[in-house]
Amino acid sequence: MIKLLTVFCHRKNFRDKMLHKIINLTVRDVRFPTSLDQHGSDAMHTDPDYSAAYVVLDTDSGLTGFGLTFTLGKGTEIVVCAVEALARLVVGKCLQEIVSDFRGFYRLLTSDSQMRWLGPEKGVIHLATAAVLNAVWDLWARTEGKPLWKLLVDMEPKQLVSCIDFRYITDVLTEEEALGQIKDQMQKEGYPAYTTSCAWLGYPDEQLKQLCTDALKSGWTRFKVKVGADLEDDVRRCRIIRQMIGPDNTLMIDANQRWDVAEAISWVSKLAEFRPLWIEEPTSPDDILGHAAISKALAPLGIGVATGEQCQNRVMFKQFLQASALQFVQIDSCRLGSVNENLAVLLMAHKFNVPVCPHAGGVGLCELVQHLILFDYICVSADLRNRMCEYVDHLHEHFTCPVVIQDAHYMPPKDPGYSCEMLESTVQRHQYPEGNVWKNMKK
Ligand SMILES: C[C@H](O)[C@@H](O)[C@@H](O)[C@H](O)C(=O)O
Ligand SMILES: [Mg+2]
Repeated sequence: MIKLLTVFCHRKNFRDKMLHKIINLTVRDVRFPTSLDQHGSDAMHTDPDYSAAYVVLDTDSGLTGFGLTFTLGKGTEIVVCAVEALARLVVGKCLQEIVSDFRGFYRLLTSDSQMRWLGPEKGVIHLATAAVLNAVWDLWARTEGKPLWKLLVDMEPKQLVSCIDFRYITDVLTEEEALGQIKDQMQKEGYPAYTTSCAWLGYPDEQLKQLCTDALKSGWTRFKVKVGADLEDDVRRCRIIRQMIGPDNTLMIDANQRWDVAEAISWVSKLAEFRPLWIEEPTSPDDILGHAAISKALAPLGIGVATGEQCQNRVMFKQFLQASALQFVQIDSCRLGSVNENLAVLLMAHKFNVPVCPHAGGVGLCELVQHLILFDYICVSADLRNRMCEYVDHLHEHFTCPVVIQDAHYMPPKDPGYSCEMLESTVQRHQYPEGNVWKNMKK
């Protein structure tokens, strides 16, 4: 009887919590001057200031949800405006109302009949959608007292797929099929990571060597190098790294969209002696057939094509997969429409038997995407072959629950939520342009 009563009370509490109403949405422009030290630099983005449009959802129960999307500095104010435009669709709703028809809510945000003209489901408005929905997922996970990956893992498959908008992808994946792909829970373990922190394009050779030595000492075995600005430099840098990491460790290269198709093929062929596992973003992120041609040309050299950090939406990913235009899917927690759209991509990648190696780094991307890849491993792929999650060693100290890396593995986060919350002191100092960090800087 007592037990029954406890269960009842627990359920009632839970229901009450789910009924809390979102009463306010605030969004702030938070920027970090990473360009000063060339952190994050690549062949196309030579001076990124890692930044975020940072969303906070207040509820009438006092519980708060945090979300963000990643930007490179200038223009974050435009994303902030877009989030503000979406706010009216969120404020006033209770959590239960949202998650009991999450597909409908996703569509409300992405298909508002006037605002969809700004996308649809791409560009600034989609980044804004990601920030808002990331905050909603964070709120849901906190409400249940679970880290987001656990919320997903524990969810009934039916409920999980009910969060996905299958519109435009039913020709490759239907709801029924998706249901069949979600496996029962498996034992959890740390998820393998690779590092991009050693070889940003703007780092001099000495710094690259030092960082590589340090990383090897800390147990890293997979390394990504930025390429694409100058072939001679690339050859030199790849040679240094390959010599340092030895023949058995893994090397990836990333051109950040620098080349045309033919140029990509010839440039990467000249780097083939360093045996990269993949070339990332060789050309325009919208050129699916171009990626297919590059994939075909590089396959005999044993080099795959990876892309996704600027892939606009699930429809583009669908076509990349259909056209065999990529061999590694790089989902992004802040570019796609949050967990909802990423679930669709994970399931499609599984159907096509293509490994998912998420894009991370930036500010907060490691914190968020670790949840998605854990879910992918436990419930969808159950496979670690050719799978790893990017790791970049910047800005984690600004989060209340930063990622935990042990022996080059992401350890499953334990705190409730989606790990998006930044320290309030950080937000205040870095808020653009009024925070102390920016006030005195000429930018
Ligand atoms: C501007 C950024 O740092 C990018 O260079 C970065 O996201 C990169 O493409 C990566 O794969 O980590
Ligand atoms: Mg990249």
